[in-house]
Amino acid sequence: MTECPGVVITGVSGRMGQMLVREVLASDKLKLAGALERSGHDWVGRDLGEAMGGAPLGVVVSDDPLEAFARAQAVIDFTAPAATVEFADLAAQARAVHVIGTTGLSEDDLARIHKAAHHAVIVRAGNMSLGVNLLTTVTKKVAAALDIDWDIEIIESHHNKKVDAPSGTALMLGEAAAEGRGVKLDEVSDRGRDGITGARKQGDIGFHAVRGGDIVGEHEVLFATAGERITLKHVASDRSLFARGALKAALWGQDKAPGEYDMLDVLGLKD
Ligand SMILES: NC(=O)C1=CN([C@@H]2O[C@H](COP(=O)(O)OP(=O)(O)OC[C@H]3O[C@@H](n4cnc5c(N)ncnc54)[C@H](O)[C@@H]3O)[C@@H](O)[C@H]2O)C=CC1
Ligand SMILES: O=C(O)C1=N[C@H](C(=O)O)C[C@H](O)C1
Repeated sequence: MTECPGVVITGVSGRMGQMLVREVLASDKLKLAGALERSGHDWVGRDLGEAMGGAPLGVVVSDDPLEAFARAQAVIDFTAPAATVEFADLAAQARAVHVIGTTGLSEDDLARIHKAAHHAVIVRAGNMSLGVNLLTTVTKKVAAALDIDWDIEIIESHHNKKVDAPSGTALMLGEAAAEGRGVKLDEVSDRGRDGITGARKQGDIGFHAVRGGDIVGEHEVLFATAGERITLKHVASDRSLFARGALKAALWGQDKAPGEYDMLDVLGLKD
Protein backbone atom coordinates (compact mmCIF):
# COMPACT_ATOMS: atom_id res chain seq x y z
CA MET A 1 0.00 0.00 0.00
CA THR A 2 1.37 3.49 -0.85
CA GLU A 3 1.74 5.91 2.04
CA CYS A 4 -0.56 8.91 2.44
CA PRO A 5 1.07 12.25 1.57
CA GLY A 6 2.10 14.18 4.68
CA VAL A 7 0.68 17.66 5.06
CA VAL A 8 1.85 20.62 7.13
CA ILE A 9 -0.86 23.06 8.24
CA THR A 10 0.23 26.67 8.77
CA GLY A 11 -1.52 29.07 11.15
CA VAL A 12 -2.92 26.14 13.17
CA SER A 13 -4.50 28.29 15.88
CA GLY A 14 -6.54 30.30 13.35
CA ARG A 15 -10.18 29.84 12.35
CA MET A 16 -9.19 27.99 9.18
CA GLY A 17 -6.06 26.41 10.68
CA GLN A 18 -8.06 24.52 13.33
CA MET A 19 -10.65 23.47 10.76
CA LEU A 20 -7.90 22.16 8.47
CA VAL A 21 -6.29 20.15 11.29
CA ARG A 22 -9.65 18.48 12.04
CA GLU A 23 -10.22 17.63 8.37
CA VAL A 24 -6.70 16.18 7.93
CA LEU A 25 -7.09 14.06 11.09
CA ALA A 26 -10.40 12.75 9.74
CA SER A 27 -8.92 11.99 6.31
CA ASP A 28 -7.77 8.54 5.23
CA LYS A 29 -5.90 10.04 2.24
CA LEU A 30 -3.61 12.57 3.97
CA LYS A 31 -1.66 12.46 7.23
CA LEU A 32 -0.63 15.35 9.47
CA ALA A 33 3.14 15.91 9.10
CA GLY A 34 3.47 19.19 10.97
CA ALA A 35 1.80 22.23 12.48
CA LEU A 36 3.08 25.80 12.26
CA GLU A 37 2.32 29.03 14.06
CA ARG A 38 4.05 32.40 14.01
CA SER A 39 7.09 32.93 16.27
CA GLY A 40 6.06 34.17 19.71
CA HIS A 41 2.57 32.60 19.55
CA ASP A 42 1.77 30.77 22.79
CA TRP A 43 0.93 27.53 20.94
CA VAL A 44 4.54 27.17 19.69
CA GLY A 45 6.27 24.30 21.51
CA ARG A 46 3.00 22.78 22.75
CA ASP A 47 1.33 19.56 21.64
CA LEU A 48 -1.18 20.52 18.94
CA GLY A 49 -4.01 18.34 20.29
CA GLU A 50 -3.65 19.80 23.78
CA ALA A 51 -3.41 23.37 22.46
CA MET A 52 -6.70 22.72 20.63
CA GLY A 53 -8.26 21.62 23.91
CA GLY A 54 -8.25 17.87 23.24
CA ALA A 55 -6.10 14.76 23.66
CA PRO A 56 -2.38 14.87 22.76
CA LEU A 57 -1.64 14.24 19.08
CA GLY A 58 2.13 13.79 19.31
CA VAL A 59 2.60 16.76 16.97
CA VAL A 60 4.40 19.75 18.46
CA VAL A 61 3.50 23.19 17.10
CA SER A 62 6.60 24.68 15.46
CA ASP A 63 7.63 28.10 14.18
CA ASP A 64 10.30 26.68 11.82
CA PRO A 65 8.80 26.31 8.31
CA LEU A 66 12.06 25.12 6.70
CA GLU A 67 12.34 22.12 9.00
CA ALA A 68 8.59 21.32 8.82
CA PHE A 69 8.31 21.53 5.02
CA ALA A 70 11.28 19.18 4.54
CA ARG A 71 9.07 16.38 5.97
CA ALA A 72 5.97 17.23 3.87
CA GLN A 73 4.47 16.46 0.48
CA ALA A 74 1.96 19.31 0.88
CA VAL A 75 1.57 22.58 2.78
CA ILE A 76 -1.91 23.99 3.36
CA ASP A 77 -1.71 27.67 4.10
CA PHE A 78 -4.50 29.99 5.23
CA THR A 79 -2.55 32.68 7.09
CA ALA A 80 -1.58 36.23 6.05
CA PRO A 81 0.13 37.66 2.92
CA ALA A 82 3.60 38.23 4.47
CA ALA A 83 3.69 34.64 5.75
CA THR A 84 2.32 33.13 2.55
CA VAL A 85 4.97 34.64 0.26
CA GLU A 86 7.71 33.33 2.56
CA PHE A 87 6.05 29.88 2.65
CA ALA A 88 5.79 29.87 -1.17
CA ASP A 89 9.61 30.10 -1.49
CA LEU A 90 10.22 27.49 1.22
CA ALA A 91 7.57 25.02 0.00
CA ALA A 92 9.02 25.29 -3.52
CA GLN A 93 12.52 24.52 -2.16
CA ALA A 94 11.06 21.42 -0.46
CA ARG A 95 9.12 20.57 -3.69
CA ALA A 96 5.94 20.33 -1.61
CA VAL A 97 2.55 21.18 -3.12
CA HIS A 98 1.58 24.57 -1.68
CA VAL A 99 -2.17 25.14 -1.32
CA ILE A 100 -2.80 28.84 -0.73
CA GLY A 101 -6.11 30.05 0.67
CA THR A 102 -4.74 33.34 2.02
CA THR A 103 -6.44 36.44 0.57
CA GLY A 104 -5.47 40.11 0.47
CA LEU A 105 -2.30 39.37 -1.57
CA SER A 106 -0.75 42.37 -3.37
CA GLU A 107 0.52 42.39 -6.96
CA ASP A 108 4.08 42.03 -5.59
CA ASP A 109 3.01 39.06 -3.46
CA LEU A 110 1.41 37.42 -6.49
CA ALA A 111 4.58 37.95 -8.55
CA ARG A 112 6.64 36.21 -5.85
CA ILE A 113 4.21 33.30 -5.73
CA HIS A 114 4.34 33.07 -9.53
CA LYS A 115 8.14 32.79 -9.36
CA ALA A 116 8.00 30.04 -6.73
CA ALA A 117 5.64 28.06 -8.99
CA HIS A 118 8.48 27.54 -11.48
CA HIS A 119 9.83 24.92 -9.07
CA ALA A 120 6.74 23.34 -7.49
CA VAL A 121 2.96 23.00 -7.68
CA ILE A 122 0.99 25.91 -6.21
CA VAL A 123 -2.80 25.82 -6.03
CA ARG A 124 -4.21 29.21 -5.05
CA ALA A 125 -7.84 30.30 -4.77
CA GLY A 126 -9.63 33.03 -2.85
CA ASN A 127 -12.33 30.44 -2.21
CA MET A 128 -11.90 26.66 -2.16
CA SER A 129 -15.59 25.72 -2.23
CA LEU A 130 -17.23 23.94 -5.17
CA GLY A 131 -20.23 26.29 -5.00
CA VAL A 132 -18.23 29.51 -5.36
CA ASN A 133 -16.04 28.13 -8.13
CA LEU A 134 -19.16 27.06 -10.01
CA LEU A 135 -20.60 30.54 -9.39
CA THR A 136 -17.56 32.12 -11.09
CA THR A 137 -18.25 30.10 -14.26
CA VAL A 138 -21.96 31.10 -14.19
CA THR A 139 -21.05 34.76 -13.54
CA LYS A 140 -18.71 34.77 -16.54
CA LYS A 141 -21.44 33.29 -18.78
CA VAL A 142 -24.14 35.72 -17.60
CA ALA A 143 -21.81 38.73 -17.97
CA ALA A 144 -20.93 37.61 -21.51
CA ALA A 145 -24.61 37.28 -22.42
CA LEU A 146 -25.68 40.73 -21.15
CA ASP A 147 -24.80 44.07 -22.71
CA ILE A 148 -23.30 47.12 -21.03
CA ASP A 149 -26.77 48.44 -20.02
CA TRP A 150 -26.63 45.84 -17.24
CA ASP A 151 -24.78 47.20 -14.22
CA ILE A 152 -22.74 44.66 -12.25
CA GLU A 153 -22.30 44.99 -8.46
CA ILE A 154 -20.68 42.49 -6.10
CA ILE A 155 -21.76 42.45 -2.46
CA GLU A 156 -19.85 40.35 0.08
CA SER A 157 -20.52 39.80 3.80
CA HIS A 158 -18.11 38.37 6.38
CA HIS A 159 -17.45 38.12 10.13
CA ASN A 160 -16.13 41.09 12.08
CA LYS A 161 -12.56 39.69 12.35
CA LYS A 162 -11.86 39.68 8.61
CA VAL A 163 -8.94 41.99 7.80
CA ASP A 164 -9.09 42.37 3.99
CA ALA A 165 -11.66 43.86 1.62
CA PRO A 166 -12.96 43.18 -0.93
CA SER A 167 -12.80 39.48 -0.11
CA GLY A 168 -10.75 37.14 -2.28
CA THR A 169 -14.00 35.59 -3.46
CA ALA A 170 -15.47 38.97 -4.47
CA LEU A 171 -12.35 39.59 -6.54
CA MET A 172 -12.66 36.16 -8.19
CA LEU A 173 -16.28 36.97 -9.08
CA GLY A 174 -15.26 40.42 -10.34
CA GLU A 175 -12.54 38.87 -12.52
CA ALA A 176 -15.07 36.38 -13.90
CA ALA A 177 -17.57 39.15 -14.72
CA ALA A 178 -14.87 41.30 -16.35
CA GLU A 179 -13.61 38.34 -18.36
CA GLY A 180 -17.16 37.59 -19.54
CA ARG A 181 -17.47 41.20 -20.64
CA GLY A 182 -14.06 41.22 -22.29
CA VAL A 183 -12.66 44.02 -20.10
CA LYS A 184 -9.86 44.32 -17.53
CA LEU A 185 -11.12 44.39 -13.94
CA ASP A 186 -8.58 46.99 -12.77
CA GLU A 187 -9.91 49.42 -15.41
CA VAL A 188 -13.58 49.12 -14.35
CA SER A 189 -13.44 48.32 -10.64
CA ASP A 190 -15.31 50.76 -8.34
CA ARG A 191 -14.80 50.05 -4.64
CA GLY A 192 -16.87 51.33 -1.72
CA ARG A 193 -18.69 54.49 -2.82
CA ASP A 194 -18.88 57.37 -0.34
CA GLY A 195 -19.92 61.02 -0.61
CA ILE A 196 -20.93 62.86 -3.80
CA THR A 197 -19.76 60.18 -6.18
CA GLY A 198 -21.67 61.30 -9.25
CA ALA A 199 -23.85 58.93 -11.22
CA ARG A 200 -22.70 55.38 -11.74
CA LYS A 201 -20.24 55.05 -14.63
CA GLN A 202 -21.53 52.65 -17.26
CA GLY A 203 -19.45 49.49 -17.44
CA ASP A 204 -18.06 49.74 -13.90
CA ILE A 205 -18.07 46.71 -11.62
CA GLY A 206 -18.88 47.82 -8.06
CA PHE A 207 -17.70 46.13 -4.84
CA HIS A 208 -19.28 46.41 -1.38
CA ALA A 209 -18.04 44.82 1.84
CA VAL A 210 -20.33 44.12 4.83
CA ARG A 211 -18.64 43.08 8.13
CA GLY A 212 -20.56 41.77 11.12
CA GLY A 213 -20.80 39.09 13.81
CA ASP A 214 -19.88 35.56 12.80
CA ILE A 215 -20.94 35.56 9.13
CA VAL A 216 -18.85 32.80 7.48
CA GLY A 217 -19.05 34.20 3.94
CA GLU A 218 -21.81 35.40 1.61
CA HIS A 219 -21.37 36.64 -1.95
CA GLU A 220 -23.92 38.13 -4.31
CA VAL A 221 -23.45 39.20 -7.93
CA LEU A 222 -26.14 41.66 -8.96
CA PHE A 223 -26.89 42.36 -12.62
CA ALA A 224 -29.29 45.33 -12.83
CA THR A 225 -30.85 47.11 -15.78
CA ALA A 226 -34.00 49.20 -16.37
CA GLY A 227 -36.99 47.14 -15.25
CA GLU A 228 -35.24 43.91 -14.22
CA ARG A 229 -32.50 42.41 -12.04
CA ILE A 230 -30.68 39.10 -11.78
CA THR A 231 -28.94 38.06 -8.57
CA LEU A 232 -26.55 35.13 -8.22
CA LYS A 233 -25.75 34.24 -4.64
CA HIS A 234 -23.59 31.84 -2.63
CA VAL A 235 -23.83 31.39 1.14
CA ALA A 236 -21.22 29.49 3.13
CA SER A 237 -22.50 28.49 6.57
CA ASP A 238 -19.60 26.22 7.61
CA ARG A 239 -15.83 26.72 7.15
CA SER A 240 -15.26 22.99 6.74
CA LEU A 241 -16.21 23.29 3.06
CA PHE A 242 -13.16 25.52 2.45
CA ALA A 243 -10.95 23.05 4.33
CA ARG A 244 -12.25 20.06 2.36
CA GLY A 245 -11.56 21.92 -0.90
CA ALA A 246 -8.00 22.60 0.27
CA LEU A 247 -7.40 18.92 1.09
CA LYS A 248 -8.71 17.96 -2.34
CA ALA A 249 -6.25 20.44 -3.91
CA ALA A 250 -3.32 19.05 -1.87
CA LEU A 251 -4.04 15.54 -3.14
CA TRP A 252 -4.75 16.64 -6.72
CA GLY A 253 -1.41 18.45 -6.89
CA GLN A 254 0.69 15.41 -5.99
CA ASP A 255 1.26 14.21 -9.56
CA LYS A 256 1.13 17.57 -11.38
CA ALA A 257 3.98 19.43 -13.08
CA PRO A 258 5.30 22.58 -11.38
CA GLY A 259 3.10 25.59 -12.06
CA GLU A 260 0.32 27.79 -10.73
CA TYR A 261 -3.15 26.25 -10.59
CA ASP A 262 -6.53 27.20 -9.14
CA MET A 263 -9.63 25.37 -7.91
CA LEU A 264 -11.16 25.35 -11.40
CA ASP A 265 -8.23 23.09 -12.38
CA VAL A 266 -8.73 20.91 -9.31
CA LEU A 267 -12.50 20.62 -9.83
CA GLY A 268 -12.24 20.10 -13.60
CA LEU A 269 -14.29 23.26 -14.28
CA LYS A 270 -11.84 25.05 -16.63
CA ASP A 271 -13.24 25.82 -20.08
N1 LIG B 1 -9.58 30.54 0.12
C1 LIG B 1 -10.55 30.20 0.97
O1 LIG B 1 -11.40 29.33 0.69
C2 LIG B 1 -10.60 30.87 2.30
C3 LIG B 1 -9.65 31.80 2.61
N2 LIG B 1 -9.59 32.35 3.86
C4 LIG B 1 -8.47 33.25 4.11
O2 LIG B 1 -7.55 32.57 4.95
C5 LIG B 1 -6.83 33.52 5.73
C6 LIG B 1 -6.91 33.16 7.21
O3 LIG B 1 -8.24 33.29 7.65
P1 LIG B 1 -8.64 32.95 9.17
O4 LIG B 1 -8.30 31.55 9.49
O5 LIG B 1 -10.04 33.39 9.32
O6 LIG B 1 -7.67 33.95 9.96
P2 LIG B 1 -7.09 33.82 11.44
O7 LIG B 1 -6.59 35.17 11.79
O8 LIG B 1 -8.08 33.15 12.33
O9 LIG B 1 -5.86 32.82 11.25
C7 LIG B 1 -4.63 33.15 10.67
C8 LIG B 1 -3.56 32.39 11.42
O10 LIG B 1 -2.31 32.52 10.73
C9 LIG B 1 -1.30 32.66 11.72
N3 LIG B 1 -0.08 33.24 11.15
C10 LIG B 1 0.16 34.51 10.76
N4 LIG B 1 1.44 34.66 10.36
C11 LIG B 1 2.02 33.43 10.48
C12 LIG B 1 3.33 32.93 10.25
N5 LIG B 1 4.31 33.71 9.80
N6 LIG B 1 3.58 31.63 10.48
C13 LIG B 1 2.60 30.80 10.92
N7 LIG B 1 1.32 31.22 11.18
C14 LIG B 1 1.05 32.52 10.97
C15 LIG B 1 -1.94 33.57 12.78
O11 LIG B 1 -1.24 33.54 14.01
C16 LIG B 1 -3.33 32.94 12.86
O12 LIG B 1 -3.39 31.88 13.77
C17 LIG B 1 -7.43 34.89 5.38
O13 LIG B 1 -6.64 35.49 4.38
C18 LIG B 1 -8.80 34.52 4.82
O14 LIG B 1 -9.33 35.48 3.96
C19 LIG B 1 -10.49 32.02 4.82
C20 LIG B 1 -11.48 31.11 4.57
C21 LIG B 1 -11.62 30.47 3.28
O1 LIG C 1 -11.81 35.50 5.69
C1 LIG C 1 -12.74 34.65 5.53
O2 LIG C 1 -13.39 34.22 6.48
C2 LIG C 1 -13.00 34.19 4.17
N1 LIG C 1 -12.19 34.56 3.24
C3 LIG C 1 -12.24 34.20 1.87
C4 LIG C 1 -12.42 35.43 1.02
O3 LIG C 1 -11.72 36.44 1.28
O4 LIG C 1 -13.21 35.41 0.07
C5 LIG C 1 -13.22 33.08 1.58
C6 LIG C 1 -14.43 33.04 2.45
O5 LIG C 1 -15.38 33.92 1.97
C7 LIG C 1 -14.13 33.25 3.92
